[in-house]
Amino acid sequence: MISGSAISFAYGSRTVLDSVDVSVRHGEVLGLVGPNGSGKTTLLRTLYGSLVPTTGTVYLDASTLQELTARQVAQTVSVVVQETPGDLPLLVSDMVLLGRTPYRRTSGRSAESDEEIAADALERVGMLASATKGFDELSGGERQRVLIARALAQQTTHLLLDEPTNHLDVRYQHEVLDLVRSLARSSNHAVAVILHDLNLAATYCDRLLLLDHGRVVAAGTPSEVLVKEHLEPVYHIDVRRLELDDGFQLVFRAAPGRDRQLRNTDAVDPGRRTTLRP
Ligand SMILES: Nc1ncnc2c1ncn2[C@@H]1O[C@H](COP(=O)(O)OP(=O)(O)OP(=O)(O)O)[C@@H](O)[C@H]1O
Repeated sequence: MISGSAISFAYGSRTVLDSVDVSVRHGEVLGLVGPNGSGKTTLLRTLYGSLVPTTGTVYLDASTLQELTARQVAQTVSVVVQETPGDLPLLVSDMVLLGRTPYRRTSGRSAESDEEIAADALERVGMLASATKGFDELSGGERQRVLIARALAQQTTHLLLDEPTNHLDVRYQHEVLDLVRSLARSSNHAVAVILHDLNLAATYCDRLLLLDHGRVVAAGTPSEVLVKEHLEPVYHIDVRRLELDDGFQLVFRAAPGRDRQLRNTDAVDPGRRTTLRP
């Protein structure tokens, strides 16, 4: 389990996470949702030690992150983040074998077992046939799947993903999240995933944390969190929830009467000067 209580973080003097309580439990998928800039990525980065909270402590099982070496963390937590090392001249197979790095004693050749693990991971994301291609020859969605394979090859018990469905077509959005959920269900992984698509979050997450301006606005099951009363003030959009036999579907519509930041140019006062300087 990864957990943190009262996690705060500031970039310089600007607080972007304010006393957030979070726990990512084994056997479940926790979804982190919220508008752009609400602090989701910052929170995720504190959970694997890429950022150290200004206040609060993150625990990985019984230890604090600070008590563990980078290798111990890498053997326990795998991460799929947005930054793709796009221009690296690596084969797809090499990229996935990087997931085996935390287990290597020397920087020598990969063991046969590592290659089997990497092949298995590629097969699980439907990319085995591309193993000998260059990573930089792949489309955005194919790269994303390979990065997920790299995380699988790392064979950890915790998996953190930042918008893993970005670039994926609708079939792979569902396949990847189905795979992620099955890791939680059948392998007892603790999984946290940042998602912008709230309907995908409702379908694949067991619990959600809704963030806004670095604070937790709501936490609970998707059915508890994804309600009009929580979503409309946070996203400034009209929300309808359609109850279905097997769940619910959210439908969104721009809210003309609301305080919207993206305005039509004709609504802007023509006499007002616009400047890039503060
Ligand atoms: N390196 C940085 N330096 C300064 N401020 C930053 C930095 N990274 C992020 N921020 C700011 O911190 C706040 C939270 O950013 P964060 O990336 O965590 O949000 P997010 O919810 O993941 O956003 P998005 O949905 O757009 O990816 C934003 O206001 C952002 O501008």
